[in-house]
Amino acid sequence: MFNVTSGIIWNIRRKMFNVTSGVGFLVSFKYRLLQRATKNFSEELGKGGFGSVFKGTMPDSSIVAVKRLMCSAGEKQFRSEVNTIGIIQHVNLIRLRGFCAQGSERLLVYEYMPNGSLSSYLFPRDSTSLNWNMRYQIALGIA
Ligand SMILES: Nc1ncnc2c1ncn2[C@@H]1O[C@H](COP(=O)(O)OP(=O)(O)OP(=O)(O)O)[C@@H](O)[C@H]1O
Repeated sequence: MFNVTSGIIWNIRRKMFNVTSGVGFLVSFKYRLLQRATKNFSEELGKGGFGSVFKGTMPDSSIVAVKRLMCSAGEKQFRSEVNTIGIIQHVNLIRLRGFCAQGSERLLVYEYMPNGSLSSYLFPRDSTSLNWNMRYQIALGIA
């Protein structure tokens, strides 16, 4: 999601919104709050190219997915994801609720997706697989 989707959305955003920055409506979370919400990053949901994602429960009881970026992701990559994903709201895109940039920590807070990643459905370990009609519908949704 980080790589490909961000790139695509970045292009769409530049064309449609013609803005270059802006995180105004996203919440800037304190690191301590996210540390508490994730029980010190104890429940890992998965790993991506830029870091691990942890399940968390916010003070309002909502469940979130907190992506903790590895330092190597860099400030530029971080700003890019915050700016691009943060500005677009669509039923087929995971909503970015906010971020944390405190000291050397870079975290992104997304709404939690209880059904896991699309790849686990496209490439299942067991024999259950999506039929072609469902795959077609998903491809249309992505497009
Ligand atoms: N919002 C979410 N809700 C629930 N699980 C999530 C959420 N975001 C990520 N995950 C889990 O964490 C894993 C890693 O996600 P992440 O976005 O970091 O990487 P990716 O999209 O798989 O790959 P890449 O970082 O290379 O783009 C996902 O495969 C998924 O299992």
